[in-house]
Amino acid sequence: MLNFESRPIIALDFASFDLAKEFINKFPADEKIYVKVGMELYYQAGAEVIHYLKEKGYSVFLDLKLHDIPNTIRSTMKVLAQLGVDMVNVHAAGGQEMMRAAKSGLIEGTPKGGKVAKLIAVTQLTSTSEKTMKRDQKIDCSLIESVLHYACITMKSGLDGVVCSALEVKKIKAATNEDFLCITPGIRPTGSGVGDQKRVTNPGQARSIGSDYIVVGRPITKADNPVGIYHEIKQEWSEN
Ligand SMILES: O=c1ccn([C@@H]2O[C@H](COP(=O)(O)O)[C@@H](O)[C@H]2O)c(=O)[nH]1
Repeated sequence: MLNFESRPIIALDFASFDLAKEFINKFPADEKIYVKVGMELYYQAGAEVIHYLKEKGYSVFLDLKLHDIPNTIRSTMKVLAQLGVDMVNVHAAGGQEMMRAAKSGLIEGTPKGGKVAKLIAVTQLTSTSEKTMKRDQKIDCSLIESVLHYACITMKSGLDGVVCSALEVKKIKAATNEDFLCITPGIRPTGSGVGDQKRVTNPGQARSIGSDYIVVGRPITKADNPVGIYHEIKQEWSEN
């Protein structure tokens, strides 16, 4: 596994900066976790939350799932590049021109000497089933074909990888290459409720299938003992 990240990415899906801080402060100061900031927290707290997390030495995936016309995406990526996050994303459904614009905006906006963030694209959300994809998106192929199509155009556009379910990783790597990143949410420890997620695996399955990164939100953030659960998930994921 070329790009294996041993830390599960924790989805900080909180309604305020204070709630996110309260959660983070449960972790020991020397534990450098990998966190994901999504729309809920970013729209509430903005760049301040990113600076706070980076100052703590955390790795940060800014999950805004951009999807707009190429010109808007290029200029938005230029702005986001200045935040110094480790990973950002778009929707592959925005198309190849949009994804190329995202990449050039990201490169242009990255401060000189700085590291360009990894840029990935969402294929089909892990909350989407084949049935809902066909009904709501009017896509007339199987879900795996749609995911593979999005993965291939993402690679052609020069991005680093995709967001997908762990269930699709083997086929994506075969259709692209081993180095093409597969970031997989929809992770549920055995026995925990799936909620709105449809294409799920447990951390051990994601590891044996070949995911590079896993993203876990509610099973950790809503747990009575989040730090303990985080370590159980990390162990199942990284020591499998
Ligand atoms: O296809 C996708 C893309 C992004 N997500 C995000 O991951 C987390 C998952 O949270 P859970 O609480 O573990 O379900 C969440 O922030 C989503 O926005 C995804 O689930 N699926």
